[in-house]
Amino acid sequence: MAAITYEHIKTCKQSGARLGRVHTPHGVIETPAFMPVGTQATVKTMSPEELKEMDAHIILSNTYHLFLRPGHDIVREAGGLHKFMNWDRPILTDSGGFQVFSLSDMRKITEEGVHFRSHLNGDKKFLSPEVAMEVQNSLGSDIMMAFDECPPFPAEYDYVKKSLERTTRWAERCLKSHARPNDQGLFAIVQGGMYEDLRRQSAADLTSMDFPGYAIGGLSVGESKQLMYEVLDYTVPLLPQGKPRYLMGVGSPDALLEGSIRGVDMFDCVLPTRIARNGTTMTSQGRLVVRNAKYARDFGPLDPECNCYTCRNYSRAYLRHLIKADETFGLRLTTYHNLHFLLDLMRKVREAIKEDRLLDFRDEFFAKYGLYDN
Ligand SMILES: CC(C)(C)OC(=O)NCc1c[nH]c2nc(N)[nH]c(=O)c12
Repeated sequence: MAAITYEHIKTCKQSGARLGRVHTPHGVIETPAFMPVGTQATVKTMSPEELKEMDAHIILSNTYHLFLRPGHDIVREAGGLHKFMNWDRPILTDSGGFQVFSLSDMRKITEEGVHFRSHLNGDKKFLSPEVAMEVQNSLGSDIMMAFDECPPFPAEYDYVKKSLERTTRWAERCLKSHARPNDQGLFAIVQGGMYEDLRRQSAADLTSMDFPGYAIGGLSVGESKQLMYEVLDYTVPLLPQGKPRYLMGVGSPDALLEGSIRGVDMFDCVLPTRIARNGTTMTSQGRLVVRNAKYARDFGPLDPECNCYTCRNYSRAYLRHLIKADETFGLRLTTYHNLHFLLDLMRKVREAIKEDRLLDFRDEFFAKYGLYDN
């Protein structure tokens, strides 16, 4: 029995988006789903209880970060990541490939793997498909990501081609070194940059190896939204209907809507938690920078249409004060709201698919929200 199975519930007649469920050893994920990011074994400033309160079904954590600190052996000795962080629902761990390329300089990519220096203390480190799988097996995540290279953007055609071919060879090595060969929850990551023929090559190579799920990597790396949607238009249909499709690093409201419409099932992004920490929030009326002076005497809720803990109990004036005073509680309240906002948006997306009206919902949402400016 595969550890991860996808149950297709229905396809939206108006948009082609799909409603489904991803079954994992730690529970079910209703899709399309947004996954809060908990890079270092915590979704910054949130408790597991609060994440359950807002009905997060699955969270993300990171191989690269936990490998460097506290070390995957400690997490394994603690009984795995679920026990260590007291989260009994599904966990997806990213493989570290991307983080090595984006976080540490002084690195050397070879066929074997990547030699780099820790961004924490400069120590020499090495990550490879085998090490990434050893770490993820120690963490005990439900969904593991293959070790890949996310090419920079823009990148030359030849570089992207060589990179995706190595990523495919690395994916094969991940499959071989998985500790749970027959019930593994290993997702492959389709690369290929912004080149249609390379995306097709990457998807064909990886789908021929029959993974339980497929991610689309290498997007949201600085290209325009329009170019990202163009790449999705021809890449998503290359992925098997009966498996989950995960678009990595994508999470602004408009991208979640446009990705769902194109048949993506799972999304993750640090945006909601990251911008919350500098007092920027997502509301039904669009982006609202609550630290702005104009909210000093605004005693209304952050978002009048939101029923989350923050919006039910605190005013914009209070939030602005806390953020300006650098009070930790302020970060918690804006983070809580932003995560609730995206999780609630995905709930409405699933509702709209049930009612075959996701395109109408998108237009209604944009009319009020305005286009996200990043
Ligand atoms: C710049 C941001 C993070 C917004 O997006 C991307 O880089 N998007 C791509 C991305 C995010 N996470 C990944 N993990 C892995 N293994 N591979 C990837 O390509 C990616």
